Amino acid sequence: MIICRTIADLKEKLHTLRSGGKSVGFVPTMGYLHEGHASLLRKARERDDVVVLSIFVNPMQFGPGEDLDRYPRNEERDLALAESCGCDLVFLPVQEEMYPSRPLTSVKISGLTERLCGASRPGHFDGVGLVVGKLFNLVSPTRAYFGMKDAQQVAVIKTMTADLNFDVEIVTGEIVREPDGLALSSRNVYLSPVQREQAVVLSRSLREAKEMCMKPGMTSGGLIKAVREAINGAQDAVIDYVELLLYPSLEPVPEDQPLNELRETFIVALAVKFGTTRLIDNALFDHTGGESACSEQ
Ligand SMILES: Nc1ncnc2c1ncn2[C@@H]1O[C@H](COP(=O)(O)OP(=O)(O)OP(=O)(O)O)[C@@H](O)[C@H]1O
Ligand SMILES: CC(C)(CO)[C@@H](O)C(=O)[O-]
Ligand code: BAL
Repeated sequence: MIICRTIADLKEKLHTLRSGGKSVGFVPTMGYLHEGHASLLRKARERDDVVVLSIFVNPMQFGPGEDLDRYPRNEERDLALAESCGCDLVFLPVQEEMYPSRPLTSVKISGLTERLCGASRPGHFDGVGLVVGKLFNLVSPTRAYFGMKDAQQVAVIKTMTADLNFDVEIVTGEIVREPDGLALSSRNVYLSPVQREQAVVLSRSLREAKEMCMKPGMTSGGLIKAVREAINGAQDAVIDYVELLLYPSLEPVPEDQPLNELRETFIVALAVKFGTTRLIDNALFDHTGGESACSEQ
């Protein structure tokens, strides 16, 4: 497995690896890899000739007071996991390589970024758009792989890719979970044992939502209320948001909308804080009441 720390080296090595018209599958991450990342790498390995991983904790997507400085890192473990997934090249730039000076260009994806994490983390998706745009230009992947844990990010990146004519196919991977249902996240490492136990409430509330959503008379507002009540049952949970929106447009659904009459795919998305740790999770639903096939493309 090739490790590149500079853009010049990345370009040179990629030029050789992709020669003869090979397809390149690209998995962008912030490192501290887990099975969620591994599942994306394996998916890329199945479909593409060359698999490229990037590990870069992108300062531009962190707001003031967020966890940029303490974001977990373990390069040695990450490289071992990447290699075990059949990754061909890891791009590991330092901050100065990606941002030699403060960029004057911004990538603003409007509409889709006004709710959910875009509302709680102002400027977050501008930073994601900027770095993903830069990485797409540097790697020129045939396909890029993103996890549905960050469902809003998927909607944003798909829109940016179409709007800016990046010649990249966006492939999504389903949410990988711990045996008790907690979505894997690099940030889970911040949780105390008590918080970790309580954090199962995110996925549990979504499972309960799945059972409730097709009950006659269940409305969008009723489902949100039930999910909020379930989360508030965990002593240390502080809700950032619980929202039910159409997916992928992220348009609002009227509170009195009976869900069994809704013919479009919708998402129930959560962000919940335990102390200073903010966790997200979501589930997609279609009108049959099942979890939407969209989550497992
Ligand atoms: N549990 C998961 N299942 C599937 N994909 C995931 C999972 N967790 C992260 N990913 C995906 O991995 C990619 C890189 O994400 P990132 O490095 O931010 O990991 P993370 O665990 O989400 O970190 P964080 O704790 O910052 O949320 C993204 O496309 C993200 O959606
Ligand atoms: C896509 C990404 C690697 C951009 O920094 C990040 O937002 C993430 O890890 O999901
Ligand atoms: N997976 C999203 C990256 C972030 O939280 O900044």
